[in-house]
Amino acid sequence: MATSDVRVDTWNAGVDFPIFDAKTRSIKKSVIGAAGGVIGATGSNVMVVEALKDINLHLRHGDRVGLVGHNGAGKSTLLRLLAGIYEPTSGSCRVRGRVAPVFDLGVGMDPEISGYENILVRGMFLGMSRKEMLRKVDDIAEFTELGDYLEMPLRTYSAGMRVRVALGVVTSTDPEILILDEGIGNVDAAFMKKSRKRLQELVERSGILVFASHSNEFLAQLCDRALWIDHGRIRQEGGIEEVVEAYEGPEAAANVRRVLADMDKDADSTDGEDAE
Ligand SMILES: Nc1ncnc2c1ncn2[C@@H]1O[C@H](COP(=O)(O)OP(=O)(O)OP(=O)(O)O)[C@@H](O)[C@H]1O
Repeated sequence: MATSDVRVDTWNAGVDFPIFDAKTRSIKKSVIGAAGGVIGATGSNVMVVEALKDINLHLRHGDRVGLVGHNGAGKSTLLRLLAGIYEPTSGSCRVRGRVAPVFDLGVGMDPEISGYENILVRGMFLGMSRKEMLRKVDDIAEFTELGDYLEMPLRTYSAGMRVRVALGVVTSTDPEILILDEGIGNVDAAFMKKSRKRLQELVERSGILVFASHSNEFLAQLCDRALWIDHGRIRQEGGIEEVVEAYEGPEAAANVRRVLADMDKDADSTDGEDAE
């Protein structure tokens, strides 16, 4: 697909979850808590969680958007809507392009088969062919630094070891639209440092990135715009620093500035190395 054709559009999109087995007093009015979406009730007293409401989003090639917001704000629901896992219950959503959804890096991995086999299966789950994955498997194996462990069943791995495999696979794919949900937190600092470059390259290769994270550091590293989702609605849209400041305050914004400045420094020193 031509890069100009890759796009994500939603028009007043909403997602409601009816909850048929909620044990509660009847709810007459909508309830907004500190966490979670808006809870209401239908005419027949079925509870409904309004996870997203009136979402208007128009992303084009090159857009790298981070989602911030409280627990239950609707970030994961929005990612799932864009990935086609959920249909909008109101409004509409159209996505053109090959989507790689990475919600939980570990999802789609089989604990009973080896690390190697999981690399192949997970790559195919993300839209790569078996042949392509066979070509990439050695490079991914080397990246994970798991050595002979890759012959062992995945159930024998620690959480961080599993994330290494998953990160190795996802950063080897070529999605047009990359939909990324946190879950990268489990690896140790040294491996994360090494992964950052691969993740940034992946983001550069993909046409559109939508990334939900509670880590401002990650958002600053991977995205250039942010959306603040609040109780299912887009509350603010803008640069990362500006949105983080509105959502979390000046200290968090200062941290974003520091991360951006460090990235500039790293880029300058790498340019220097390239020139040598
Ligand atoms: N399958 C589901 N069934 C019912 N309610 C759901 C379902 N998935 C999400 N919700 C509700 O939708 C709202 C939004 O949840 P979502 O997982 O999108 O939030 P989030 O912003 O990703 O939160 P977090 O930061 O905690 O991961 C919450 O109130 C949640 O309870």
